[in-house]
Amino acid sequence: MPKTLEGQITMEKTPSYFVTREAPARISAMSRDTKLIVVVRDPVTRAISDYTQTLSKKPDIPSFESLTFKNRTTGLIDTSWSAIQIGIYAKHLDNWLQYFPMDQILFVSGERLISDPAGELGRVQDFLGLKRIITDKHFYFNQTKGFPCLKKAEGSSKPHCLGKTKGRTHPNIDPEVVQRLRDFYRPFNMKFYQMTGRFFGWDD
Ligand SMILES: Nc1ncnc2c1ncn2[C@@H]1O[C@H](COP(=O)(O)OS(=O)(=O)O)[C@@H](OP(=O)(O)O)[C@H]1O
Repeated sequence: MPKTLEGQITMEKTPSYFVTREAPARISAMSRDTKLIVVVRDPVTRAISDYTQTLSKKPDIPSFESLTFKNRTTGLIDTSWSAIQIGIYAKHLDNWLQYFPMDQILFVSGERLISDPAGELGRVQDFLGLKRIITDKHFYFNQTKGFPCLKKAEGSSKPHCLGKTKGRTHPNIDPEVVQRLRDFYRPFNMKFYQMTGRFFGWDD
């Protein structure tokens, strides 16, 4: 990491750190004051999104339904499949809390980032001790993309949406499998809400 001067914030983005066992110890050894930001979304949608991303690169992989189960008849879920494993947020957070206090970790709601990007980014700016510079007036909803986009990209006067790899259409998944996954994640989600003090509203 480069040296951070007075008045600067150095940022680094590696989504896999949240689920990497050694990451908290190593980051803490570098700087115990590091602030951590994690974007989380409904783990079921996250798993389907993860699968959609892999499918776009490897169209021959087995179906989502078959990868979900160790044994479909017994309904035993394959928790070693990374698409499933990553969504057990409470477990990953436990690992981080061995090294960082909760007030140094901000969980951003992936759902709110879409429905209220300025509100969610307001929380990020507060967490980082920044003035709330980014507000509602920076966003518009792009009907074609189906997502909020920036009215002006950095250093440009043109609007900017995220690229084609963000906001892909997900395949239809057997509703019974989705329900089984909802049941699987519910206790982990409840624990995660308790740990973070925020209700993310993923459970029916
Ligand atoms: N404004 C805006 N525009 C487009 N997409 C948005 C936006 N805000 C959040 N999202 C959601 O971001 C999801 C992709 O982010 P990822 O975390 O998968 O990206 S990364 O590949 O890990 O960097 C992507 O997931 P999918 O819908 O499954 O593609 C989006 O739902």
